[in-house]
Amino acid sequence: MSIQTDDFELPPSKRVISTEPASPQEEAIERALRPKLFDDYVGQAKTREQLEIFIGAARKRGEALDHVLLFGPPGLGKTTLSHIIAHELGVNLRQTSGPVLEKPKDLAALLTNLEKNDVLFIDEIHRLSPVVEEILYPALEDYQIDIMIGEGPAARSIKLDLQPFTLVGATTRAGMLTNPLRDRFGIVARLEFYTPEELARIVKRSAGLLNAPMEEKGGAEIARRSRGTPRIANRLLRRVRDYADVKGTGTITLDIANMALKMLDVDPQGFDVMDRKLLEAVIHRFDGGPVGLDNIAASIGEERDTIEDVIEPYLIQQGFLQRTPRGRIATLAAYRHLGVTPPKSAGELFSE
Ligand SMILES: Nc1ncnc2c1ncn2[C@@H]1O[C@H](COP(=O)(O)OP(=O)(O)OP(=O)(O)O)[C@@H](O)[C@H]1O
Ligand SMILES: [Mg+2]
Repeated sequence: MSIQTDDFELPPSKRVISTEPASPQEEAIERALRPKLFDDYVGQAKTREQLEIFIGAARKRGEALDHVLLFGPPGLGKTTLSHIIAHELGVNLRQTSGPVLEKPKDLAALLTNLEKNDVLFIDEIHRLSPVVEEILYPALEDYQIDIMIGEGPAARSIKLDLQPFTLVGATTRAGMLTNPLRDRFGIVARLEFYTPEELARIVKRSAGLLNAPMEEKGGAEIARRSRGTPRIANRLLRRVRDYADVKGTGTITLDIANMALKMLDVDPQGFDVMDRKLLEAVIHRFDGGPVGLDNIAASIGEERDTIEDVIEPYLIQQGFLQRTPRGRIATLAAYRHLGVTPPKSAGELFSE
């Protein structure tokens, strides 16, 4: 039997391992797979332990939890954690994002509608406009906002008291936050890439929820190639399941996983086309580096921000790329991965 490859194809702009949710359907599936309580939340042990203690304490005293800043690459579970925080606190969650809050009154409306100890989740908080951010400071500090009433000469500013609440802010880059905003978070948690073992647990749980029969080794292979990222793990799982349904007996075995991932162009390291393109560019066009981000961006036709937020964190964490003050450098592991003989100078740069 032959299969139509476009059953598996994504729109050209979407990478299989893109960390962004690809479509509204995918978002719906993500919601279904999203753990609701800490009991189902895998990994991030440090962050989780801290949060569990602080949430327990806040609950005991009937107070609002301190404001929480979550940062880390996309798809590692920031939104998931914000939902869990609200759930575990037993309060409502109101959700918005930096770019959506255009005017101070947008934020004021949200804030004044919060009930006691509610959680306000602001995604992409580094993209708040300065005027909106101004409103947030007194709200975070004293649960108060200053709003303007009326217009022209009759306009006056009044102070409104808010209910105590918790802001949970999420960002892919803590460095993009202004200092005054960052200083107002009592709890700052950096999310880390997941280990293959943690991802294997996530894949197993998701396969169960999706009623997809899976052998241990099949799941482990998906986990290993998911770039340390639960969103990618869940996405690859669904693609491999499709493959198993069409090409196999429906069970996700190691063989099926290997064949499906090969077809999806996810290599044994879990790198995809963009990862390899980046490493190839650094090695072939810039002699292994150091090379600046803008040059890499121009060379592979990707946005600078995407490279910095999405592509390179994993390559750096895995030791294939190094970030130095003079630019990015390909490591020996990168040469080896691409099957390229490293120049002598590269050997001097990196002792094994
Ligand atoms: N610790 C975890 N355990 C189990 N599943 C997880 C975990 N973290 C994330 N997931 C799964 O990964 C998916 C993506 O997570 P989430 O949307 O929370 O990521 P995010 O960090 O908010 O990403 P973005 O930066 O793109 O907003 C969720 O649907 C969820 O099912
Ligand atoms: Mg999110």
